[in-house]
Amino acid sequence: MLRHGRNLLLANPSFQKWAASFPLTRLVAERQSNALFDICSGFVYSQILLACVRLDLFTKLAGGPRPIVSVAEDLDLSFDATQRLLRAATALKLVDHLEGERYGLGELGAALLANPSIGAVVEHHALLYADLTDPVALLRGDVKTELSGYWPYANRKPGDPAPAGADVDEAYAAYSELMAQSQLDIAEDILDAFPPTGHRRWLDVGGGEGVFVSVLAITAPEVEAQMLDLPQVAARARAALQTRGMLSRVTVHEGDFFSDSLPKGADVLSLIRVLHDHDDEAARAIIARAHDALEPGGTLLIAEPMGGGRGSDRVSDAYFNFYLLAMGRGRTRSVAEITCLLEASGFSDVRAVASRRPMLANILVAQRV
Ligand SMILES: CC(C)=CCC/C(C)=C/CC/C(C)=C/C=C/C(C)=C/C=C/C=C(C)/C=C/C=C(C)/C=C/C=C(C)/C=C/CC(C)(C)O
Ligand SMILES: C[S@@+](CC[C@H](N)C(=O)[O-])C[C@H]1O[C@@H](n2cnc3c(N)ncnc32)[C@H](O)[C@@H]1O
Repeated sequence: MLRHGRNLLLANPSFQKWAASFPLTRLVAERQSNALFDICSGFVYSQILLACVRLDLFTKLAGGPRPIVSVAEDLDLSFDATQRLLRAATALKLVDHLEGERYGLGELGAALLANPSIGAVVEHHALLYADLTDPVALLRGDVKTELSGYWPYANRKPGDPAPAGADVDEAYAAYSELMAQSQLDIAEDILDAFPPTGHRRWLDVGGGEGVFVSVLAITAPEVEAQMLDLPQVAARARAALQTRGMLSRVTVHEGDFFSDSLPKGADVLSLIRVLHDHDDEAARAIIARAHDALEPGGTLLIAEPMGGGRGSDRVSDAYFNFYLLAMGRGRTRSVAEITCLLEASGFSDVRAVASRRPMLANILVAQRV
């Protein structure tokens, strides 16, 4: 309440003016101004990043510092446009401005080069930003969004069959490829946080193109690695596993967790970036299927961005929550909200497991009594 009272006081223009007249409080005012400016400019920053990604600027700077003229030729941009982009990218630490008007890779540009999945998501964001053009209309459900077409299962109503046919096959391919590109780090973090050793059979439900089960099969060859996904995605998983030479080490099931029972016999069942795609009623149905499929004493592992806590995490409560709003289905949930869903389905001993990079996925495990 104290914080709330302070904020009400800060909303008073006269108090703001008086407060900013002291050196110490002027520092606070400066910090708040910068934070507010970053929120106002977020879209500008993301489009500067998109320009860098589309122009493949980071690759062009990876060979060492270059003068503007040489970069301009390479980007097929005027000197002025190139200088403008390089200065903006330097301010965002994507690029480094070195002596003698030369530019090199910045620390964040380097991180993006080292993690190609980020570039794929940056390109993907064009759909999200189009959907967010009128955020109030979106919040009112008055927008037919691009993302609802990108994720074909997002339009399903309870009881509907999964979308099928040539017109949605492209969508299945696009999203499962996008997910596969960003799954490797999450898979490693999950298996680091919840070592598979000692378990017998692990079923990854909504396993996409099988990146997680591939890492599982390599990390713990003694554990039977299985996955399930919709037929269109399961077929892509088999092809990807075949290409990786892993198909003989993984069992791929085709199924629909809304209409089919899940394969039984697993002592670990994972839902990785699955539950938050669905509203509460559907999430309960998925959790109930998991409970039926697991052996008594088995473990359900849920990995996805979680928020809603007092810290109200920007990644989950702002980014992913609005992403899922634009998708047309699902929402991020707090640990407490997911715990309620799990305990209502007969799971117990729900506990958070610390992951190395909680930014992309928080992890909860629960026991099937
Ligand atoms: C002296 C030297 C050399 C160094 C000293 C300093 C030092 C050690 C620095 C460390 C350098 C380092 C290791 C940096 C690492 C940086 C990394 C790993 C950065 C990673 C960034 C990842 C990002 C920005 C990921 C973004 C992911 C997004 C936006 C994911 C979107 C996911 C979507 C849309 C999923 C949709 C699925 C649905 C529908 C929600 O279910
Ligand atoms: C956001 S993706 C996550 C994929 C993967 N677990 C990962 O983390 O990259 C959600 C997955 O759930 C699958 N899925 C959606 N609805 C499904 C259903 N009714 N039955 C089975 N899988 C489904 C999708 O095909 C997709 O692979």
